Amino acid sequence: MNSADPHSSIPVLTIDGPSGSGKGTISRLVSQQLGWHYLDSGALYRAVGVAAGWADLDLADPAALVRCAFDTRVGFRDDPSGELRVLVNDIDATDELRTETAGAAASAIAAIPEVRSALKDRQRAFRQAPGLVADGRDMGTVIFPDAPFKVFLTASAEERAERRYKQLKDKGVSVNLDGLLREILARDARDASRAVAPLRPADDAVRIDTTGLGIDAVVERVLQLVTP
Ligand SMILES: Nc1ncnc2c1ncn2[C@@H]1O[C@H](COP(=O)(O)OP(=O)(O)OP(=O)(O)O)[C@@H](O)[C@H]1O
Ligand SMILES: Nc1ccn([C@H]2C[C@H](O)[C@@H](COP(=O)(O)O)O2)c(=O)n1
Repeated sequence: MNSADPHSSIPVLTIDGPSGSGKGTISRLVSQQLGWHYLDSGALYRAVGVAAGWADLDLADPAALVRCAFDTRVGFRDDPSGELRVLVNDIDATDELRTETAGAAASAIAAIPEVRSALKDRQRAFRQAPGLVADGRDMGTVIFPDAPFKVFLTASAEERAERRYKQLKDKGVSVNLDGLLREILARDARDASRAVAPLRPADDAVRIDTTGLGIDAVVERVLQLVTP
């Protein structure tokens, strides 16, 4: 633990993993059960990507993207149905953020080390009493390396593509399963191969393969780690 950090005694559960492994779903449910705060770190990267698009920035211009990462305001709000809404520069951008286009843009800008640095303190500020559940790619390795509880969720790429297919179909979005599988594999490869904070399990993370495992069963396993 870092004794200079007044928040270092506040417990954190990190949930990392590839796209579609269920990080967001499981983190939200577990945070609700524990009464802890929730950080969707991917939403921050997605918000910067979307804000960069709104400003017509060139995704090949790192300096402009770093400025955008510092300048973009991101707010989280629970709507009455319990869904997490995300405000980008005070505009509700929840639906735009969830598209695969926004995911791919986030993955591309997340490979820029200075963008990652620009978002570091913002993520750490979510560590508030009584505790935090943080979901992303580098929560356990870089942002909260001292977290007492770490999980790395996986599932086969095929199952993750099917989950995403079902999710989008339920929302009335017409999608192609093979295309989704290709997008998921491409994003995994980019997130895992970047030089800084690549997607990988922390050495002390508990790995849970959720292939064929329902949401309730995964929630139960994760909760057992925190409250055995
Ligand atoms: N264990 C599971 N079994 C079946 N479906 C699941 C499971 N976990 C999550 N899902 C479903 O899979 C879809 C994707 O889940 P979720 O958005 O939580 O993944 P994610 O890892 O946060 O993805 P991303 O990194 O792209 O944001 C959702 O529709 C969710 O309900
Ligand atoms: N801690 C994080 C969170 C997210 N990213 C990048 C890489 C992802 O592909 C993209 C979108 O994340 P998602 O909303 O799908 O979890 O953002 C990252 O590099 N580090």
